[in-house]
Amino acid sequence: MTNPPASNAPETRTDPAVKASTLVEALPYIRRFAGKTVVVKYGGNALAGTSNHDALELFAEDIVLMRLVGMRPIVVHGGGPQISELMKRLGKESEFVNGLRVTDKETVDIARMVLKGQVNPQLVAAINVHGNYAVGVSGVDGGLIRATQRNPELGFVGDVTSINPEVLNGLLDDEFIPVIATIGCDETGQAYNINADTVAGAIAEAMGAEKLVYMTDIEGLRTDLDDPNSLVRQTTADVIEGMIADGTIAGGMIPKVSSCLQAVRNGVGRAHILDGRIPHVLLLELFTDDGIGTMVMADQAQLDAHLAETVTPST
Ligand SMILES: Nc1ncnc2c1ncn2[C@@H]1O[C@H](COP(=O)(O)OP(=O)(O)O)[C@@H](O)[C@H]1O
Ligand SMILES: CC(=O)N[C@@H](CCC(=O)OP(=O)(O)O)C(=O)O
Repeated sequence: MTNPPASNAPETRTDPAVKASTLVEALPYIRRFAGKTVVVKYGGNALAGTSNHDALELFAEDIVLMRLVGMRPIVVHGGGPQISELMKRLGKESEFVNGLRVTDKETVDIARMVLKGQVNPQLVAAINVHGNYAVGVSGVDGGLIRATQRNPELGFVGDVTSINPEVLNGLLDDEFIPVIATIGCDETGQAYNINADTVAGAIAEAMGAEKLVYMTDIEGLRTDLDDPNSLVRQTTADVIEGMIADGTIAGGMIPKVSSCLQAVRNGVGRAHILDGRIPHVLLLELFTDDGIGTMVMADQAQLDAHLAETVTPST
């Protein structure tokens, strides 16, 4: 049984005035983002052990709401922990080099099965509970992601060589929400396993996205990984380069921030790193004055201009 809120507790969502003011607060953001493309990368860890259906349902609601207020959301998903899990069940060890999975012939099949066969339809189904919005594609469909082998020592790990925006523009123009599994192929048809952070950045860049949002399992970038109070609220590509060089940023965060900085330097308005475990974190970032997580912009001049804007610093 849940306890009633204490008398001095903050006003609850049942308070009509709070409800109304939350909606009104969202107005300038709804206007600002109407018609804009937002690429959201949903990490395998944010799926938080796929048993966490609540997180998935809340994410689906946020994405549908974005679409219904006129934004053009694109979802790029990961599935690293889920690939590792199936590999384990098949008696295979996972091995990573600089955050990238060493991918032999069998592993590329496993990655394809998990990303396109398991995680992708799970996300599509969760979104389509609300209507027929989501369409699942992999990078192979319509030549969406062309790739080349990154390094023979990693096996079938791909680097993105090009993105075909027509596939996504077609879906978005027809008011669908593309949900992308990050398997790409080369011109011979060879499939590659591509890191989902890298794909999200490349797609945001190719689509000239307004925002690139990474949903992960930490509240944002920290200057000290062990100190939750060291959250960086906003920063620039140059500062992040320094944080990679001096080891402040490590592990799976490296491909994420590397793609962030490449994207913001190549025309994407801003990138955000958010904690996917926070309920409705996307809505909080997009539609409230407070903002949340870490925001990355191309350079200090852009950040200063943004901070000088009337509408809130962190959105
Ligand atoms: N400076 C840092 N700030 C925040 N997280 C960091 C930092 N350096 C390394 N990390 C690690 O990066 C992880 C997120 O990357 P990853 O596990 O690959 O997420 P995802 O599966 O969502 O792509 C965090 O849980 C954290 O342990
Ligand atoms: C080459 C490479 O490492 N590919 C990743 C693809 C999935 C992914 O990126 O998933 P997350 O976003 O959940 O980490 C992998 O095999 O794990």
